[in-house]
Amino acid sequence: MKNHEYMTAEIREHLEATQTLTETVFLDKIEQAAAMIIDTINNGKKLLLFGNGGSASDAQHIAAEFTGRYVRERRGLPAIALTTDTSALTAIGNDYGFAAVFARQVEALAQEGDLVIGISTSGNSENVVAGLFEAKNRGCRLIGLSGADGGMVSVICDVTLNVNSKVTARVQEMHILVGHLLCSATDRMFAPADKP
Ligand SMILES: O=C(CO)[C@@H](O)[C@H](O)[C@H](O)[C@H](O)COP(=O)(O)O
Ligand SMILES: [Zn+2]
Repeated sequence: MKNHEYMTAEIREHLEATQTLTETVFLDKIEQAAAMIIDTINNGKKLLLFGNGGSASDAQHIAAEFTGRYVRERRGLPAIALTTDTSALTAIGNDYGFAAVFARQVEALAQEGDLVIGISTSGNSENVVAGLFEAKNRGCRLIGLSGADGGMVSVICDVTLNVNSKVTARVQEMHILVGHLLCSATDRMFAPADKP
């Protein structure tokens, strides 16, 4: 008999977390966030995304769904992850400190009316919080994907999609599901109805 206990426990934890996403309050927030994304793109503005570790991957993954494709055929949509340019990340980190790696790129790239998505499972990573503050100062709108009690991310952002768990892995698993739901809402708006 193999020891499957830890796996079934984690899968159960995942399913419980997923269940909380189906609550009306959460779905309403996803709709609100999706409306902000659609509005931003319709205004000719862009999305900027960032986070650390697994959340950096989420930022890139979600940005790629916009510029490339999620499910439906539609035009490419403007989204940039600020986690991919190792030259910028190392130069800014080395010269100004790691806390500045997103804020400095936001300063350089964000324009008023852009939408910034900050992802942090603790809700408190210094560089994510600093990036969001810089974006707010530049007149961007902010969406937070957070975990635990939402931390500073939930204080700063216009809409925060918070997964109420302290387990980083579970929060990340929910964040990518939320990211896909946002992509799905965007697809429906920008892809002709007669396409799959
Ligand atoms: O993927 C994982 C753990 O599943 C890690 O890489 C994790 O993302 C890193 O520890 C991050 O630095 C955590 O930062 P945050 O989500 O609290 O902002
Ligand atoms: Zn991970």
